[in-house]
Amino acid sequence: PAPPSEELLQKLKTFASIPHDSADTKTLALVSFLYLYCAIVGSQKTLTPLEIRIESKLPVSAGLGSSAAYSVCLAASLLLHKNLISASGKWSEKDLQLINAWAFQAEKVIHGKPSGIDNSVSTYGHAVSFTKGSEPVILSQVPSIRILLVNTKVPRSTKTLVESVKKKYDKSTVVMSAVMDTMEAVAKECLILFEKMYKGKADEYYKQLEELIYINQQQLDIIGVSHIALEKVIQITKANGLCSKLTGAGGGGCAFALIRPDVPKETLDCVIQQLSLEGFDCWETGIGAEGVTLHV
Ligand SMILES: Nc1ncnc2c1ncn2[C@@H]1O[C@H](COP(=O)(O)OP(=O)(O)O)[C@@H](O)[C@H]1O
Ligand SMILES: C[C@@](O)(CCOP(=O)(O)O)CC(=O)O
Repeated sequence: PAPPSEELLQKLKTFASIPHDSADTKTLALVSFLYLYCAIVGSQKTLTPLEIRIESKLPVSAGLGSSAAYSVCLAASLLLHKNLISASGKWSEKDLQLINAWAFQAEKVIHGKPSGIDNSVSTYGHAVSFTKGSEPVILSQVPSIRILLVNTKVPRSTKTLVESVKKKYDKSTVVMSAVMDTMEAVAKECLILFEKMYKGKADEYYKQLEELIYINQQQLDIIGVSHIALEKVIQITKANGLCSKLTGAGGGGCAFALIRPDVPKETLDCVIQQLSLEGFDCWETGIGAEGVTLHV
């Protein structure tokens, strides 16, 4: 898939009456739809009318990758409409690659310079080991881990946060790149742990996983993407013996806490109650869900 040209994007913004310099991701979502529609459906220079309805239960702009979920679903629906991927919904590796590649282009319209991690996870599901510029590696053997997601409801912009990290990196490149190397080390260690947990006695490894979560939160704080509300979540969970960290771009939005198998229900209820009193939303979930799916 070709990236959208600046000229096309400006034309689409004019068509939708959107200011050309708009940085509002809500309106950019419309531009990203129009772009996919023109590029996928209008490839024969004719645009057939379409009615598309999108419903989402994901909180938007909270660090849970709702824009990627949106982009992936749009790309898959339009490709399906044009018979460019299997109509059965049993999608081959090639089909998924096509969905992912179009979704990445749509993400670029919304976010500028996304890495591509979020659309890859939304497309392939499970867990993904991701290095920018390389094909994502899908980890289908992921241990079933319970987590508590906490939405601080503090609004934030992925684009602004990513830009702020880049600024910090450009200003203190030596220090920042050393911090980023340690972040990579944590991610690699986590992959090894996941493998061990999947294959063996998972319970043995929870403490090590907590240690990595703790370290990663400190690293994210150093690069400037934590927030006082996220710190509050970390404080409350820690006081109850649970370990948590921010998720997504940070700066607000969501954090998650690991729910070890030995955590009593009463402790979890108590944590949820304390977090709710702060005005945060909590819900339990797991990791390694399915990727894009066709329901007929
Ligand atoms: N259901 C949806 N309908 C339209 N746009 C959506 C939908 N879900 C997400 N988006 C787009 O994604 C943006 C949120 O992305 P972002 O701020 O990166 O947060 P996150 O992706 O973590 O939820 C929205 O402003 C909008 O552009
Ligand atoms: C921070 C980042 O890794 C993902 C951000 O996710 P979210 O928009 O906060 O869900 C940015 C990226 O990889 O493009």
